[in-house]
Parts: sequence; C-alpha cells; structure tokens
Amino acid sequence: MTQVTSVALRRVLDSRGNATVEADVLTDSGGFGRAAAPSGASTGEHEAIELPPGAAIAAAREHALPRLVGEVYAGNQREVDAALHAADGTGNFSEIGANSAVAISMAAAKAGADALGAPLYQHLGGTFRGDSFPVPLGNVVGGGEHAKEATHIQEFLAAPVGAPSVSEAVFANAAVHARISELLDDRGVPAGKGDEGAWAPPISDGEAFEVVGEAVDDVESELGFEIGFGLDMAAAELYDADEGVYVYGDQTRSTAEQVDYVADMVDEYDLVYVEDPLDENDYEGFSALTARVGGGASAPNASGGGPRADRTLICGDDLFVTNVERLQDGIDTEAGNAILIKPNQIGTLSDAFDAIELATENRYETVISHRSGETEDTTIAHLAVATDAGFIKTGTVGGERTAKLNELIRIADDAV
Ligand SMILES: O=C(O)[C@@H](CO)OP(=O)(O)O
Ligand SMILES: [Mg+2]
Repeated sequence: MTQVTSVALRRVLDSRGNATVEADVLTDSGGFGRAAAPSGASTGEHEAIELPPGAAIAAAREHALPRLVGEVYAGNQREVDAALHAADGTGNFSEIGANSAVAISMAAAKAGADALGAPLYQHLGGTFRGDSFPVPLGNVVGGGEHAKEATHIQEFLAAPVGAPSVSEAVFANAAVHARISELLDDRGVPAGKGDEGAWAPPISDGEAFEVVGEAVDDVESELGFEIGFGLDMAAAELYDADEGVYVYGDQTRSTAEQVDYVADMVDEYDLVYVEDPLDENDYEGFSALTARVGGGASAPNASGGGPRADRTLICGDDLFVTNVERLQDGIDTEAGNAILIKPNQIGTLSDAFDAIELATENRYETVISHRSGETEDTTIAHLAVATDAGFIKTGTVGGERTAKLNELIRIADDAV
C-alpha cells in the first residue's frame, strides 16, 4: 500500500526568489506527498550541506531514487530516511544535498499519511496527538542577515504564552506586528520588511527593545492574556572569532559582557525566550547564561508539560543544528534548556525526531522552526503537533509564513 513507486524532483521558487528542491512521492495505492526544502541565510557552520538545487536534484536522481523506487515503504519513515543516508554515504548529505534529502523525506511522510488516510500530524505522532498546540513565536522586528541597515539582533519575537487557543495566539502575533507599524509611524521611522516579514527599521537594538516591549504590552492589555517577549540573537553572525568579541556596529562586547548584556535584557524585558545568545561553538558561554537566567537545564517543569513559562528558555539553533551529538554535548554541559528543530539542518525527519526525543528525555524544550527562505510547505506545523512541541517559530505574516500558521488553525479545527 505505501510502497514508493515514483519520486519526482524539480526546482521551484522560494520566498526569497531563489530556487529550491521540491519532491513528489507516489505510492502503489495512489498515496501522494509533495514537499519542498527551505533554506537558511544565517546558517550554522555544522549544518548538513545544502547543494545548488540543480546539483542536488541530479545527485539524488542518480544515487537516491534507485534505493527508493520499488524498494521502500513511505509508511515506514525510518526505512525511507535510512535509504537516503545510504544513498548519500557521507554523514552530512554533501553527496545528494540536504535539500534533496529533506524534500524527499517530508514528501514520503505525506505520501505515507495520504495512503493511510491520516492527517500528517497523526501519521507522525499517533492517534493521541492533536489536542495540544505549540506557542507560535512571531518575528515582528528584525535585521542581522535577514535585512540590511536594520537591527543587529536578528529577530525580536512575540510569544503569546497565555493565549487560550492556537488561533488566538496566531492573531495576537499579527496584532503585535500591526501595532509595531503604528509605533514606528509615530516615531517617524520608515520600515520595510525583512526576509521573514518582520519589520526591518533602521533603528538601534535599544530602540527596537522599547518599541517591541511597548507593542507587546499594548496588545497584551487589549487581548487580556499574557504575551511574552523573545529574541533570536543569531550571535554567531555577530561574533568575530579572531578578536573574540561580539560586534554591534561600532560597539563590541567580550563574551562576559555579552552574557551580562543578555542577562540584563532578560531582567529588563522579562524575556521568555533567547535563541543563540552566544557563538555557535561556545558551550561554556551557553552554560554560564543558562545557569544565570535559565533556571538550570533540569529545572522541573511546574506545569508538568507544555511551555515552561517558569524560566527563560535559552535555545540552541546554530549551536545544536538539530544534531543529537551536538545536543548531547549541550546536555552534558548544561548548555541551554531548549533546542531549535529545523529538519533541513539535519536532512531527514527521522533525524529531527531523534533530536526531539533526546531533548524531551532531558527536559529541553523543543521549538520547531521554519527557515528565512521558505515555501508554502506546511510540514513543520504537523511536526510540531505530532511531537507535542512547546513552541513553533514560523513568522507572523506573509504567505509562506501564514501557510504554516493557518495549517495549525486547521489542525485545531479538525479540518485537515
Ligand atoms: O536563525 C534562524 O532561526 C532562522 C529562522 O528564523 O534563520 P535562517 O533560516 O536564516 O537560519
Ligand atoms: Mg536562529
């Protein structure tokens, strides 16, 4: 029923106007799945390798398709993903491209779900999933690698941790985004948008903290539930390894100063979430900051599940790159208490699941994430529900972002 009978690959557009890989997987009973690879701009140096789409497609056609078509069952995700690894043979997908691998892996999951007649989240997570939803982290102001002449910090995020439903959470983030536009207008600041649809105003990080803090407070009072404030600092992009300092325009901070700066911002703005506050190789700095503001990596979760609002989440994205070995190093050194999960960083859904499982066993919060270059693909919405993730980071506005947010609303409405 779920035996793979064909895999088609093509180049399609992503949200930045670049080419990316799309895969179609078909099974013998007519199950069909289509998925496309996203692409990062602030990529971690330890990520699986993305090849130019044309090269990734050619290599996957040559090496992977013979191991998939007529050979594996789309309903057996581990078998599909093992075939992709065997076809690649390198450990980091540099032969067939992590972009080809992830597109095929996700398309196979959808084809398996289709053949079995189950929604994707249920195929991936089992029949008891679908009642608990992630808190959407909404990028509302940003710069870094996602927008020129804007803030040094890559993402200022709204985190509607008190929203009574995922739909209200999604609309709360859109309301914060809209409120920021008004506040920037009041200040006479013009603002275009960055790669993920966040406002990209030419203001200092300090001013962005003020504007986002005010917008979050305004929308929180208007809607009557708690909206937290978070950041993705993408600090590896700020770090000058030769000098050992973080560079914010003409200001620099040593590692100790960076830890102090982040801890001060956590206190001042009551941050619920800080991603990549330090360089992607600085486990020590992550553990120092986690000990200071993260409540310790093994702090008990007072609510017994779901988002851990009792502590600031210190999340590793470029640090862990969805990789179980790097996460294990983090667990051993108590570096961070949350992990960003991006399937294309590691190349397959099975590898992403392994990282989620290891994180959960060790009380690390999981945050399922988009990339700055995206498509209309909605797999990550299903992955978040399937794994009971506490958070999803997938933007606030813009078609490729709302595709995932609206899919969460549909899942909650039993409409998928
Ligand atoms: O750093 C990040 O978390 C992501 C997504 O927001 O950006 P990119 O895809 O450019 O790595
Ligand atoms: Mg990040």
